[in-house]
Amino acid sequence: MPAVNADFIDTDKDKQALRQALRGTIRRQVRQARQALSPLQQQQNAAALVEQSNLITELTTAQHIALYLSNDGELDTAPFLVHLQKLGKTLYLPVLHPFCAGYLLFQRYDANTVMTVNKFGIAEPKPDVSAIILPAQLDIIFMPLVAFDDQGRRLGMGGGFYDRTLASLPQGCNKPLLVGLAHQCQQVDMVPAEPWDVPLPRVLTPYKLWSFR
Ligand SMILES: Nc1nc2c(c(=O)[nH]1)N(C=O)[C@@H](CNc1ccc(C(=O)N[C@@H](CCC(=O)O)C(=O)O)cc1)CN2
Ligand SMILES: Nc1ncnc2c1ncn2[C@@H]1O[C@H](COP(=O)(O)OP(=O)(O)OP(=O)(O)O)[C@@H](O)[C@H]1O
Repeated sequence: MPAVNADFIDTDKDKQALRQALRGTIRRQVRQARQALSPLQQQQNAAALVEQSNLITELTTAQHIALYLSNDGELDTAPFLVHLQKLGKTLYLPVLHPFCAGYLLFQRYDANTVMTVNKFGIAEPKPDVSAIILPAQLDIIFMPLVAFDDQGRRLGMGGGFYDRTLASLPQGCNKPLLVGLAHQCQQVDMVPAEPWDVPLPRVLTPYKLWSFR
């Protein structure tokens, strides 16, 4: 991260602009780092994630679980998805909201789900009203992220999709439990926080379960 002398920055607008610039820099660097992982590292990390997921005690009783399909060097969630299916969990995937720009819907995913590709090139279920679940009805939401820090601050791809969609959830209660998934190389010293950022109580990496607060 570049060293910045913030003493001369005196307006909220300047501070906001500086935070945005830092967030952009972190996003670029960490995305590059995770894209540079070899196929073997990706495969090992994906397998290790399945093992580590046993550390999430809430998983035992959780039934309705949101996951996502990986993209851009993200930790490959495919083996974890199959594992959760074998455990008999009901799975949901994020879908870009067809009418409310910037929001996500969570839609049930099973062997019969018709898939499509969204504008970012990510596979997602074809919108189907009968398969939608409200975020508050989910037991666990496994979330993608670009970077996280030791306070559980999360930096995403920059669309604000998860922050917007989860903004109306009651804070501080553990339902749904939000768990970020990441490679260890996605941990940074500090994510410059914005007021709308939804903090993560947990981050699961292939080698550690982080708990915050
Ligand atoms: N796997 C996965 N699915 C997800 C997310 C995610 O972070 N990971 N999202 C989490 O919110 C939502 C999609 N958010 C995204 C936001 C930006 C870009 C992206 O690639 N942006 C390009 C430029 C944008 C464009 O092409 O129009 C870029 O920055 O290079 C991708 C996904 C929903 N689904
Ligand atoms: N709750 C919200 N209400 C309105 N706008 C929001 C909200 N959350 C985020 N935004 C807007 O979304 C934009 C992107 O936010 P941010 O940089 O935090 O995205 P991100 O966390 O990186 O992305 P994502 O959640 O999609 O992974 C910001 O310009 C912000 O103003």
